[in-house]
Amino acid sequence: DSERQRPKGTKYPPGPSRKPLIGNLLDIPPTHSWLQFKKWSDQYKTKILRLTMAGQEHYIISSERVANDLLRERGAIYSSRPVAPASAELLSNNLRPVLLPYNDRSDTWRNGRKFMHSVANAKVASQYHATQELESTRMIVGLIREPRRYEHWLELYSAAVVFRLAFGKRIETGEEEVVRRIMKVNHTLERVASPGAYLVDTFPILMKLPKFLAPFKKELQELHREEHSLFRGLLEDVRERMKNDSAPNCWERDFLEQQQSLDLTNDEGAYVVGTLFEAGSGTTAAAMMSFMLAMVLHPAWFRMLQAEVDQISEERLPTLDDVPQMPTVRAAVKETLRWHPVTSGGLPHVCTKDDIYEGFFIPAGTVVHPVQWAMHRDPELYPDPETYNPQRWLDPSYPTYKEPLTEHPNLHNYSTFGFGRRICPGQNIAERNLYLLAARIAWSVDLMKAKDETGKEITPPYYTYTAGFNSQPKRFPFDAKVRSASRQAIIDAEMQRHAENDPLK
Ligand code: HEM
Repeated sequence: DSERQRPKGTKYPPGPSRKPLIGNLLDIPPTHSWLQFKKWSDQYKTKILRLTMAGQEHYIISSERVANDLLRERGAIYSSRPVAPASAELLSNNLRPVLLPYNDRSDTWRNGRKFMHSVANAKVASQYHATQELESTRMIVGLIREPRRYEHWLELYSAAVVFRLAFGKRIETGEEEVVRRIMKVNHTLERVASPGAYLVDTFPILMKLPKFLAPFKKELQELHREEHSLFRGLLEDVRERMKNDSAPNCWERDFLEQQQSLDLTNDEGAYVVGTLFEAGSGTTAAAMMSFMLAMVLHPAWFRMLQAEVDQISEERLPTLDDVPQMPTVRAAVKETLRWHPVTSGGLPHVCTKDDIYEGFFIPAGTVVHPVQWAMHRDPELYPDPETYNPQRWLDPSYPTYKEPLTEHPNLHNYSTFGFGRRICPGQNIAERNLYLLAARIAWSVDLMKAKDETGKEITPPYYTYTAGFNSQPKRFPFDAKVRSASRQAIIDAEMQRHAENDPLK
């Protein structure tokens, strides 16, 4: 029926033909859908592509400029999220900030977002450097000891940093009961929120089915009880410790101390902090796995990173104070996120008021997908887009070059963190995690391709990535060796120092 409301002189964006009722539902691949979105955008020569699914409009954006024009410049009407009965309502009981609509009556998202900003803005992010430096030293020690378990070390780092910041607790092995539970909650969310996982997200009318005809309701409500008890447990734990003044500094504590003025209930607060953990851990690890792949595939770039950090000092590990002197490290990280973004499909925004853009009609309720895979392969902005090339951030002849190199390239407001009022509130923490890990890996180890039985080098595939919302390279073989005995000694001494001074010891 939106067809009838279309204002004169406007048109719908182009797109593949639609079947009656279901529209393009069956044309969309169940995994890595962004590859198809990019193909269609090229085929129809459009930066805005139209798909429909069961009567719901979905617009695919494949240009950063368009995404900024709409999602940022017109943020007042492009900042909501899709109706998602399975993930947002049943699983999260309308408490999970990342899935909440923009202006719900209770202001849950707005109040939660204010709090997230207060604990993760650029200024307070500097207070977390000590935590990041401690955990990254541990990561390096692990990587040298067992390079084959690189995924484990990166996941442990990413989880341990936010775990300390959010809950004031240490993670030692990753096998702890509470860590196992929170990781399971992460995986459940990713599974439930994946497009197509629950029919009710495509056909919300199914919510009207009585419980005995809708087994998904019972299943998801049980999953909700588990995550709710976990998130509340973590909050109550800190509340208890505040009573005898033994609570560490952490986001749960910040929340409890400011709860009155934040205007958030206990459940809302527990979910805000829980969400910061779940949004912050897997993404960071996934980005770093792509970085490792980039470095194994492009050893010349890895050597340039090594030269850059060696220039700073061969006598100590690089720190976050060195960031201005590390443009090559920053470029390699930024290029990794361009080449193989973590959220390649982008997080969808919903337009809440009829709109017109460049002659196209965008009816209220349209789901707008800022598809990073396609945006990051726009040849106008990124010449030769399939090539991993950090040079595009370091050489004035490229359109993405910016000066001064003590500041640029950086990840501030980078498309990989989303857009406008919904942009990733953890970007300052994420950015520092990635620079620090990349610099320290380059300083500490040499990376080598693994060899097969016949002694031939194994080159990992360019793009064999996991399915799902966050995508990362499937495990690939490579070897890492500490660069020298003296570097090993420096790393060990640093680890010792951190272990002794750990505020959560
Ligand atoms: C490399 C690491 C990361 C990447 C690539 C990433 C990417 C993103 C993206 C694309 C969005 C959606 C933005 C939009 O809707 O336009 C997002 C949202 C979010 N991110 Fe991140 N993120 C990362 C790390 C983190 C960290 C470390 C935290 C927390 C400490 C975090 C917390 C969040 C939260 C809470 C949201 C939901 C915001 C909302 O809906 O209002 N992220 N992130």
